Amino acid sequence: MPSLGRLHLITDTRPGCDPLAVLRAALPVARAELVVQVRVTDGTTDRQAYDLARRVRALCAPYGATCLVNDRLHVALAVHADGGHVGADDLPVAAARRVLGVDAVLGATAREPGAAGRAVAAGASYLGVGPCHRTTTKAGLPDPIGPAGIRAVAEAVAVPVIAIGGVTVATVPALRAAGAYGVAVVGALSTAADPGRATAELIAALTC
Ligand SMILES: Cc1ncc(COP(=O)(O)OP(=O)(O)O)c(N)n1
Ligand SMILES: Cc1nc(C(=O)O)sc1CCOP(=O)(O)O
Ligand SMILES: [Mg+2]
Repeated sequence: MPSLGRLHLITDTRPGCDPLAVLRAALPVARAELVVQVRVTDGTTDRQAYDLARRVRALCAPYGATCLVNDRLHVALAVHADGGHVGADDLPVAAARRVLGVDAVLGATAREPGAAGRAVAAGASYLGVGPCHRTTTKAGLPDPIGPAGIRAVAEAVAVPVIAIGGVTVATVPALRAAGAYGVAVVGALSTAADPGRATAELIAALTC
C-alpha cells in the first residue's frame, strides 16, 4: 500500500460550494500528498454521490492523489476508489474492512485512545481524530480535544493520526508536534479566497 498523503481534503457539498473547483486548484499543488474524501450531505442520493466520486477519482488519478469515500462504501467500490472512511454511525470497522478488502485504505474516526486501539485492531489503516478545535462545518460534535487529545491517541496507536476539526494553517504546527501525521480540512480550503495558495501553505506546514 502506498504511503498515506498528509493533506486530506473533504469535499464541501453544502449549497453554494463547488468542491470540484477546489479540488482542481489543490491537486497540482499537493499531488500525491493529497487525499480527497468524498463526503456528501445526508440528503444526497447515491446516484449523486456516485457521480461526484467518479469525477473526483478521475481527477485524482493523474496526480497519484488518493480518493476515499465517506460512509457509503458501496459507492467507494463502485468507482474503484482507494478506500473509505467510517465513524460511529457507519459500518463497524471490521465490517468495513471486509467490504473494502485487505488492500484498501480504511479510515476510522476515534476521539480517545480506547476507541483508537479498537479501531486499529479491527482493521483501520489510519484514524481521523477530533474535533481538534471549534468548527462551524459540522454540528453536534463533542467539545474540542485540542493538541493534547491528539497526543493521547497518537501515543496509543501505530497508524497515522489525521487531525480534524477547525484545522487551519496556523494550528498545524501544534498538531504535528502532538503527533498528528496529517490533517483533514473542509473550510480551510473550501472557503479560501485562493484554494491553490491555501493548499500550498498547508502542504508547507505539513512537510517542513
Ligand atoms: C479524516 C476524518 N476524520 C473524521 C471524520 C468524521 O467521520 P464520522 O464520525 O463518520 O462523521 P461524518 O463525516 O460521516 O459526518 C471524517 N469524515 N474524516
Ligand atoms: C466532518 C467532520 N468531522 C469532524 C469530527 O471531529 O469528527 S470535524 C468535521 C468537519 C471539519 O470541517 P472544518 O475543517 O471546516 O472544521
Ligand atoms: Mg461517517
